[in-house]
Amino acid sequence: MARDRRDKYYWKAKDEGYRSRASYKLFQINGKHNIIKEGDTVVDLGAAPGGWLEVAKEISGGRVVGVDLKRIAPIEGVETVMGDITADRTIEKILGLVGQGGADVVICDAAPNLSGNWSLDHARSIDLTRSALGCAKKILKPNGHFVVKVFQGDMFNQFLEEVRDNFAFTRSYSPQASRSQSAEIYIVGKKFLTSPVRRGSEFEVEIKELGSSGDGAVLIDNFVVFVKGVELGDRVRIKVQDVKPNFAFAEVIKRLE
Ligand SMILES: C[S@@+](CC[C@H](N)C(=O)[O-])C[C@H]1O[C@@H](n2cnc3c(N)ncnc32)[C@H](O)[C@@H]1O
Repeated sequence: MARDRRDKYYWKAKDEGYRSRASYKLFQINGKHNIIKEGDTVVDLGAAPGGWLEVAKEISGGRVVGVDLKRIAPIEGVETVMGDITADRTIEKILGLVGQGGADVVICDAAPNLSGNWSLDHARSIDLTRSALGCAKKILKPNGHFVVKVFQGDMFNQFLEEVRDNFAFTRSYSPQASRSQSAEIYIVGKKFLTSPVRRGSEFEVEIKELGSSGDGAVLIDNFVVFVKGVELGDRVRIKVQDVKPNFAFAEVIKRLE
């Protein structure tokens, strides 16, 4: 191993008995964003050699499943799947382990083989993270949390928006344990949304009720959407701006009649 790879976190992992220096990234992400709590079912995508699995098991003590193309040497209390996270068969295997109820948390530190060509590596990374998001959408419980590693580049913001469309709260975060020269950054999505309305959706509605703050309140498939700047009886076309687990906010884009 090259001398410069043996930094403070490399030695810390050796001293404290973790499989990889990456363990500290998960400790730092969790310390900042409270992703994993005691008892959670956690699925780790791209988990070998298993540093994040050790940390996830330590924090949750619950069911922890690790998935990787490579074999992961056994960790007590952790189940593993050898498979490609982009393949439906792997997702079925994961669901077989976590059950139809799904996972509380999906974490993904997967990285494609790097070529050294910045834009090619960025495109491959976005492809893999998009697969991880697709996998998380199939296995997360409503209100579950998601963490995924991305290599920065021109497609980053678009991917961030895709995560934002599916989670009530989305942030990007660079843990101190990431190497300073690394292009990696983590996207954290909290509270997986399963509501019938999404950011950007448009509806024609009639305002029949006002909420306590005076905003219009309409029900779309039994989901409450608050609309600013309207009065009782207004018929308007609205566009959803922000979705939270139990309600959403929309703005008027056209007055009807
Ligand atoms: C940086 S390592 C993960 C380190 C891990 N978080 C830890 O703490 O030990 C990235 C892993 O992603 C895996 N990976 C890359 N593409 C994958 C894919 N399509 N399916 C499953 N695993 C994949 C690689 O095999 C590699 O083991």
